[in-house]
Amino acid sequence: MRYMKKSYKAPWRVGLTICIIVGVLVSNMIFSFAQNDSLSKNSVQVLVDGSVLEGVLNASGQTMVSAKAIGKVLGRDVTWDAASNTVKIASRLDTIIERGYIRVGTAGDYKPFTYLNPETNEFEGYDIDAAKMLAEELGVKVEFIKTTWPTLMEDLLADKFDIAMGGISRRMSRQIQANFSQPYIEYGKSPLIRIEDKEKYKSLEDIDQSHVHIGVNPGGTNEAFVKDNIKNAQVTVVQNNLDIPIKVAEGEVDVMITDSIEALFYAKYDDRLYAALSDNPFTKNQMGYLFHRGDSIFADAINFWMDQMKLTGEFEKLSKKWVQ
Ligand SMILES: O=C(O)C(=O)C[C@]1(C(=O)O)C=C[C@@H](O)C=C1
Repeated sequence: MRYMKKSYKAPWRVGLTICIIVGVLVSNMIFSFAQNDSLSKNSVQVLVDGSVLEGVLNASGQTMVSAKAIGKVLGRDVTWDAASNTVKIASRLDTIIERGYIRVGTAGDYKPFTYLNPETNEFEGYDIDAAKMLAEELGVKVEFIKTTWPTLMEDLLADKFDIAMGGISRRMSRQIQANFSQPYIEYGKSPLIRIEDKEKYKSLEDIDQSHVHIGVNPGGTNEAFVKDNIKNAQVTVVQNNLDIPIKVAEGEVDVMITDSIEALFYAKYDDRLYAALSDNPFTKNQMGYLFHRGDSIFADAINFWMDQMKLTGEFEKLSKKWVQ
């Protein structure tokens, strides 16, 4: 009997409990849907040059977005002055002048454009002189910041420097992410070989043979060229670009495919080397200075300075000093 009584009461209690739980859950869901709905109505996505910024729509229907976030996407410098309660969005040009120095990123391994001399621990070369002249024109000092070819773009985008200078090839893949100045030098990819092999390598076909050994540095246009054009020759990646001409001279590798200007430079100083096809290179390229996207005031100032350098023959003088 006791057992019968117990089984009769249980379904009623269980039913009531389930009803209470379901009721609470449903009312919570309705409440949270209402909350989400009002949140999503207030939050706005602002697209600036392809970057998504999170904003809020205020009660008067205005879109509120962080000034810092917008400035950053537009390549501008954003500062907050608490004393005057002011947000300042300025061109990098103004920031550099106010800061008193320009930060120039450079690889330091590409003669005659940029070379970090281990004896003096100073950068030297064509573009190092050019950077000093640019700083002088702006009335500021120059700070050189070492970068590498594989990390050049990453370092620029991380704002480690204002501009990169030092034998940088103008390439669309870089222009998509940053901004190039006008060109200042033209060159082409050509082979640096041993002088005794002068008659052996007269075309790309002569070089792209399975018995030929090519040395290439990573991350730049040399490597891009080798990847695109060399199918049969043996390719060794040499981390330090400065070691490859010596490896060619000493017979460790047979060929370095590089910029004709660099090939001519090494052949001039080492009589074991020869700059083949430098008057008829495999490609046509231009060098330029690389800086951040979006800041037209800064870009105009760099291009203006370069026009002056061309007009007054200063680039020509740098070529005479470093290249010819
Ligand atoms: O990437 C570039 O823009 C360069 O021109 C740099 C680069 C390269 O192509 O790897 C050019 C020649 C030097 O031997 C080293 C670096």
